[in-house]
Amino acid sequence: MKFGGTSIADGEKIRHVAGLLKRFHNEGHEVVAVTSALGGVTDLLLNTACEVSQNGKVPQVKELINILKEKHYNAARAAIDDKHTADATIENIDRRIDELEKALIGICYLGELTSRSIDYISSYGERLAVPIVAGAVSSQGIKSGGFTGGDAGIITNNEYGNAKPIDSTYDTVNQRISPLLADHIPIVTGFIAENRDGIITTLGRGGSDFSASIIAAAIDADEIWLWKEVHGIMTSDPKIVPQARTISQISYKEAMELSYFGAKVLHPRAIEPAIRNGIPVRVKNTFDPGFEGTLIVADEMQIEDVVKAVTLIDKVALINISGAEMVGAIGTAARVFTALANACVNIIMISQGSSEANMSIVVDEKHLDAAVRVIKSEFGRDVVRVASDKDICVVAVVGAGMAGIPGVAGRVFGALGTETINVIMISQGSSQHNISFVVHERDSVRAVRILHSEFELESDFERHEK
Ligand SMILES: Nc1ncnc2c1ncn2[C@@H]1O[C@H](COP(=O)(O)OP(=O)(O)O)[C@@H](O)[C@H]1O
Ligand SMILES: N[C@@H](CC(=O)OP(=O)(O)O)C(=O)O
Repeated sequence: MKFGGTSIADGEKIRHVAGLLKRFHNEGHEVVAVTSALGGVTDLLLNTACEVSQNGKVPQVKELINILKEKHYNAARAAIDDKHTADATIENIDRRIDELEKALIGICYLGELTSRSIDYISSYGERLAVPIVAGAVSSQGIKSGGFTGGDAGIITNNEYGNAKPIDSTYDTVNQRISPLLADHIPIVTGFIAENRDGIITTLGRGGSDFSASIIAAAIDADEIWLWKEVHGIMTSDPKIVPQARTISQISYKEAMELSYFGAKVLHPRAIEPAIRNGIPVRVKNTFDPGFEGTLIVADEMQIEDVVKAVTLIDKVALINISGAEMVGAIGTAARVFTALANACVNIIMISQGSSEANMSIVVDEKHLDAAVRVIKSEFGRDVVRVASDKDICVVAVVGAGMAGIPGVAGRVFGALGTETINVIMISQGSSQHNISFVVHERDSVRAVRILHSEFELESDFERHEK
């Protein structure tokens, strides 16, 4: 069971989460809990580390330390009834916060922030949260203990910020965690792991879902439950489309497409370990545990809807590479992709017209400068023109049921055309499980709402009202 940052945002919520864990344990289930940082803490750590590496302001570090102390002390006091356990937890928090303070002051003086130090600093969010959750569970009378991802056996490669577990992880986690389950609820930090040298790595933002499914695959769990602040995977982000409805069942492949195309409800890699062992994944609402939520199952068990969801990716940028010399020139695409791969730029979308005079690529906004630089240096300014646009978003409609059904693209672009939304770039893979396209940022929310309504994805209540 994984509880995200919003589910453990403060002491009262942690007490509620501990109560849920106790309930499932008492019903006879063996449970491992994975938790994220208290809501907002990872962003706070990353922003402060970034700022002090540039401005060197030690008082800004002190300010952060005071905020973290107050937040975590309050959470521990509100979540843990037993005084002895609460005091021990606060001592533990103090020790960790002291280490963090020293590391951040080091960054102020060095004026340098490497990807390795970013992982180290951001790991403190989870490392401060886990003792509080473990303390809350113990104080409700169930044996519990906190583990870092590394303690639990999640060992990764050295790709700081986006590390991948090495093959032996699954055996190591099984050896360390399974023996505890008969009478304990182990609480493991999500998001963070270790490399072979014991240096802290992270699995990417939102990576606690991934941690949970790695552990589940390792111990061959019956189910993975991801507890969120929403009622499961919905037909769109409810913050964008208030009428969005819970999808009761969805396939692994669709869930992966959906998270890849921006549905922040699930980490894009979280499904891989589940597929490895065929483990069903449930997405449930922490604050409405009686509601069934979404069940993610093997692809062949999916229910066929033409379109399941509409998603939005923001903070992306479009690069247009054009030039008459590209026509018929063998290897142009390979040169672009190799240059981007060497600069560690992840490509989100690609499109090339059959005239071959133009190629469009969507990348993460933070990779834009590096991407433009390496493409220009690969080709030289005179041969191809490289233009970029940051004010764009990617919108995608996702659903395995659209494969082989004519007219879906017509409905998508017809509906957008009727509402005068200009489509800048289009891409569809041959899996036909999604159609994705680029629009101007100012049109993006409207585009999502129009398509949500076009495919009648709104709640049953709204549907009957229509
Ligand atoms: N298709 C979607 N279905 C449900 N939630 C979505 C979707 N797309 C984006 N979201 C957002 O994802 C968030 C998931 O809940 P949250 O509790 O924040 O998860 P976690 O803490 O595990 O990251 C919600 O805040 C919701 O607005
Ligand atoms: N705390 C990490 C990892 C994580 O998974 O968080 P959440 O479950 O709250 O999305 C982050 O903010 O990226």
